[in-house]
Amino acid sequence: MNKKFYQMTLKERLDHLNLSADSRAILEQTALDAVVANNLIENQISEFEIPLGLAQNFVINDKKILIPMATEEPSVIAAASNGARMAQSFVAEISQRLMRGQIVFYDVKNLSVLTEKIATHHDAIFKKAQEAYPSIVKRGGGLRHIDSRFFDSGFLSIDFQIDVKDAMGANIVNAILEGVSALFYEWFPDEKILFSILSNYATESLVTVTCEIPVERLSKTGDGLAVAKKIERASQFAKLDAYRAATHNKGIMNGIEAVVIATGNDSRAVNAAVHAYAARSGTYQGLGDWSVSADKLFGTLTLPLAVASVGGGTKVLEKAKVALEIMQITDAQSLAKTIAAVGLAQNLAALRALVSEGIQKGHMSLQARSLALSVGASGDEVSALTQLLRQEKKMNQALAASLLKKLREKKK
Ligand SMILES: CC(C)(COP(=O)([O-])OP(=O)([O-])OC[C@H]1O[C@@H](n2cnc3c(N)ncnc32)[C@H](O)[C@@H]1OP(=O)([O-])[O-])[C@@H](O)C(=O)NCCC(=O)NCCSC(=O)C[C@@](C)(O)CC(=O)[O-]
Ligand SMILES: NC(=O)C1=CN([C@@H]2O[C@H](COP(=O)(O)OP(=O)(O)OC[C@H]3O[C@@H](n4cnc5c(N)ncnc54)[C@H](OP(=O)(O)O)[C@@H]3O)[C@@H](O)[C@H]2O)C=CC1
Repeated sequence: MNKKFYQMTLKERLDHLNLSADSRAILEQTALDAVVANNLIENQISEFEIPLGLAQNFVINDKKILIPMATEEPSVIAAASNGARMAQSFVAEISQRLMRGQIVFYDVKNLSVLTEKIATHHDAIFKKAQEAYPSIVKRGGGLRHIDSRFFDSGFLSIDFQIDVKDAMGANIVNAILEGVSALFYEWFPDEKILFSILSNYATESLVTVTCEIPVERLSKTGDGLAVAKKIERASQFAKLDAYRAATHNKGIMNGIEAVVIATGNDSRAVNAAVHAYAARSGTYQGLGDWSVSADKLFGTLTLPLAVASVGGGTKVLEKAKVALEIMQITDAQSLAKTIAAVGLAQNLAALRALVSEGIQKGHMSLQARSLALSVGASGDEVSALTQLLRQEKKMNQALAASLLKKLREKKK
């Protein structure tokens, strides 16, 4: 009988693909422990590398910190470092860190019986939650609050707020919810549960980061106040127009996602939370606020960051462990504060560039290196072609390819 793809060994999977020898050799270049790679995901055939860099100049809550960022995009790490250089220091705060889970009933028959029983039997629910995941209680976490929200069309969401300590908490929350669901099935045999699942909209895990910047730091040509005022206007416009808001937030996520990935955290979860938060008013808006007062630019960014220093990929991927070691971070809250500061720095650098010289100058000058690589430059050719591209007013692949051709002809 033919094996299914997931039943094959790595070698069998590669044989099955029938690739050219060169392509196969590319897939065979790996660094992760083979057992880790094969067990972390399904149908594994190789690894996917992206560069890891270090953002410089960050001081968060009076502590200097080097920040690992994994990204394929040129200029992101330079921009984060540039934002941190201009801001010089950030203050970051978290008032609570809870994860929310939902048990959702549908076609509810008797709303008042359901909600009253739940409201008056919290002790039994808390006990069940504790039994479902005793180790998180031993760590000082566990269920904290229970609420309910009724929706038209007969849906009822029972919301559980759970302290998951330093984990992201998806598995912890889901295990607790499934334990409590069993109790609800006993209590409400005539009602129907649709599902029990963590919510990624982590509104009880908000981080706020602020910075204040003397305007002269924003410009090398003495027009810092004008630049600051334009940054303020740009942040106002990002609240008004979803087309701009998406790009504004993409700029913030350039930094956030890079640290999330470098630390083995779940980038899909963070993205979902941040974009849901950006739409919390009912309209999708740009995150963060910039305002000018006297000769200072004030920045603030609040966003949900349910990131972890344990669990998921954080302790399985060796480089994720080293990333936390470089930052000297051992707890989830410090990581969330750091990531929020990167988001604010990234936003500052992007907005400053946009409202002054434009994004292309800085971004494309760094993008030139990846353009050179994309047309096949190798070895010394990369820096030679990058230099040539930077002398051009506009650069694109066709130009890069023709410059590389000339470079090679000259060498002959
Ligand atoms: C690109 C820069 C930093 C150049 O900036 P610059 O002012 O031309 O360069 P500089 O030589 O004055 O350097 C300023 C600082 O940037 C850093 N820096 C400078 N160069 C490097 C480098 N090679 N490698 C590492 N770090 C670098 C470094 O920290 C340096 O300070 P120093 O340490 O020298 O005192 C600036 O133009 C910038 O911040 N631009 C923003 C770029 C950006 O946001 N890129 C993301 C991609 S674009 C995007 O995806 C989103 C966007 C922009 O559309 C979002 C939005 O619209 O809001
Ligand atoms: N919607 C979503 O976002 C979903 C995400 N996921 C995935 O779930 C994973 C995250 O789940 P999560 O529950 O966080 O991770 P884990 O299932 O890995 O659980 C974390 C474990 O870490 C241990 N731990 C050690 N130290 C601590 C500490 N200080 N604080 C808390 N826990 C500690 C705990 O084990 P113990 O106490 O038992 O020793 C805990 O069970 C990610 O891979 C994510 O991608 C899964 C489903 C849905």
